[in-house]
Amino acid sequence: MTTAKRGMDLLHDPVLNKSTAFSEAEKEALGIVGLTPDVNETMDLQLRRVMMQLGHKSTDLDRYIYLVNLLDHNETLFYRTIMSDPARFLPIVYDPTIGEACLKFGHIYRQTRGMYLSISRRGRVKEVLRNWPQKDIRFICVTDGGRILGLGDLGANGAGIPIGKLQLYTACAGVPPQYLLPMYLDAGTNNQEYLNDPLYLGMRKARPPTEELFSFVDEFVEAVQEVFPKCCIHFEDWTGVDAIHLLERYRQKYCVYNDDVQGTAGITLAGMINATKIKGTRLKDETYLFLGAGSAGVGLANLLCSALVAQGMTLQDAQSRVHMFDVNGLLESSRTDLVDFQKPYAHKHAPTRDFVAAVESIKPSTIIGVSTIGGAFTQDVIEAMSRINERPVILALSNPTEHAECTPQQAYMWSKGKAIYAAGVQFPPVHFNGQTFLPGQANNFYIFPAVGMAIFATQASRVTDEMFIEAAAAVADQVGPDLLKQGMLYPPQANILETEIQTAARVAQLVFDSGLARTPRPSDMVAFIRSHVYKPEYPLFA
Ligand SMILES: O=C([O-])CC(=O)C(=O)O
Ligand SMILES: [Mg+2]
Repeated sequence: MTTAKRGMDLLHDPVLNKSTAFSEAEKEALGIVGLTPDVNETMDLQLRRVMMQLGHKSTDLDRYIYLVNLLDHNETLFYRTIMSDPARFLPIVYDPTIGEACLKFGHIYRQTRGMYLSISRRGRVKEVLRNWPQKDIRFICVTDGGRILGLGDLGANGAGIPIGKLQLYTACAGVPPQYLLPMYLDAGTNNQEYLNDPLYLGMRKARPPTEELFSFVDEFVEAVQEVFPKCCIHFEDWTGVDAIHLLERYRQKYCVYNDDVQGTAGITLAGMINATKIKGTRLKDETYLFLGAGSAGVGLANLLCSALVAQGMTLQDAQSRVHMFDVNGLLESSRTDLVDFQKPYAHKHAPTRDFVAAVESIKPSTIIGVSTIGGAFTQDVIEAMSRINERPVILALSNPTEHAECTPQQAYMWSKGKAIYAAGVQFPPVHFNGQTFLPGQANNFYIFPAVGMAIFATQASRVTDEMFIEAAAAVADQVGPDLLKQGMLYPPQANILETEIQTAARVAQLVFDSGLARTPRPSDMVAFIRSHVYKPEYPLFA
């Protein structure tokens, strides 16, 4: 590699910096003799130092801050570190630690990353986007901080989420980091605590009416088409209603998707497929009851119904298997407070605000927690599910950890070891009654990086639900019988890159089959994906 940068300029560029790993010849050529310790270390040795320093930190938030700092200095070593042990580092650079980091974003802030675009820049969005130094951007992950994880409206503190999500494109699926742009659209916040916090890093204004917000988002989405014509826009952590409406607004016209609507749906569908393998049933035999009817719930219900329709069911029949329960009780036909996209799941049923009663009456085989309410799956709920089902499927997806509807210990204990369980965050194995259960992590990080890699490699012009259904099937297929036997619905995280390469290859195949690719079709799809994968290795400067 050649670069015009020399001396301190080069050492201060995190993409080019090799810290203590420059060779003697490189030091001479790049004018950095004397500017670093006079050694030539391997990256393995550097990794040892990183691990040692991480070992001295006492909390995951401190480890998060340390790793962000490493990224600010040396991008290659950062990715080398997290890719060396994904099961250990995902919970630090991502959920659940990132939830805590977002809550304190304005307090732990050190260095800018990504872009911050305020609604006050309306009319100038294109010009602002052109300030970004990279010209070939393939993914923008964008939030308005409206609903960050299960934490609610965090405004500008939500800017940590697009940063973390895009790091997973690289760490989990190998999308090269220079093509990724995290973006925070600042339309204000209704979070009074932040509005009062002098260290808050966003506009001190209440959120505008939806029309005003959407017209700002329109300008943004249209500007992206012009400034970054190959870019896919990934929407993340908007409020449920905005998430679904914005997806519908753009999906036919532009290359966009919503991870909370489609990615979470994909990974949950994968878990549902594997739960039926454990039970010896089929998806179409199951009945589903959701706790929560926001973007994740409705997104999953829609994707699940599409998958059932693809298996030969009518849409109406598929929808009749899906029931939902939210803060105002069971969604049923007499409810007058429902949003358009919730109505297909409001069936004829007596009104009830009692979830256990709803379980007893509907007799679901699977309950899905997307409520953000920690502990909502009480002992009564799990016991009712266990009376109705030989193997109740309990998916407690809300996050971070304290928001999970129940813990795996609770699910296994209250069901006497019968539950098939997954959560949205990572939990350790559970030993119960002489058996070891492996609670899977039903998190969209198995899906969005792989779908992203497929889009990147094929330069797909649109993102379809079928791509998420295919990703779900591909992830499900990668869990072997031994793991299924221990109740594990998802592939091990230690091997995440390989899992996502295989998933991306299947999605890429579908992109070519659907005529959405803008690159020539390769003969070997896995090799094609592999040829695009980023490796955390230093360049040799010649
Ligand atoms: O980030 C996660 O872990 C899952 C997710 O998309 C969300 O909760 O909004
Ligand atoms: Mg999200």
